[in-house]
Amino acid sequence: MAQIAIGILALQGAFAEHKASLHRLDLNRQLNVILVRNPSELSLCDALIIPGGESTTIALLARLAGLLEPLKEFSKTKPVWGTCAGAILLSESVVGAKKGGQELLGGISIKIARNGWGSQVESFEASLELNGLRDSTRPFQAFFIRAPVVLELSSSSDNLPITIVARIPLGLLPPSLVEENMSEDDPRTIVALRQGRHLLTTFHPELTEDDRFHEYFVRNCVLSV
Ligand SMILES: NC(=O)CC[C@H](N)C(=O)O
Repeated sequence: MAQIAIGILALQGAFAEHKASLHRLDLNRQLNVILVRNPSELSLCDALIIPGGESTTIALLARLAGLLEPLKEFSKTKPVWGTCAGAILLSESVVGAKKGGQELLGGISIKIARNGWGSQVESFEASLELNGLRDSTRPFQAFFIRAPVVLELSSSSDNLPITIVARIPLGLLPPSLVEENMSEDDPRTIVALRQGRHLLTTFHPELTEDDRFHEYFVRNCVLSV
């Protein structure tokens, strides 16, 4: 099979960890992993991962590198996976942006809250409920680091349907987010979702050695068209 070029936006954040995960996964050497720092590197890619880090900084550095518009164009037609800060950048709208605003690439029709778990929960670990991953009954231990929270999925029929790929059990939500009568399917429990060929995870799958989300992205978003 021909090689597939998967880019990882490498301006700031956890790009080296994503590279290691893709290499671990790529037993058949089908993947050509490209660290993307400029538009010509992006133009070589069939798909892109935007890592966690700091979304405002990544957007600023992307603008300085002349990558902001090319990234917006890229996400209109090619598969993109955003993790944590990357998830913010892929969202259609954000609340809690830094003063001066936050540039977004868009691509996934949700509203997300930056640092939405509240300052008392800077980072934590949780075992997720999975849907559609290989071996979905085996728990996935996820690391959340100043993670964003999904607030709302767009209900417009103009958008592609959204598939929920992982939830955090209601009982593991930080108390600051829990409200009386909150239902199990409240959007705030969604921590991974897919829309068309885009994937969004609010946590950091690249910080574990469990590569099932990388595998999911490659198989379901990049390879199956
Ligand atoms: N771990 C992360 O990527 C944190 C995201 C960060 N809170 C932001 O706003 O970009």
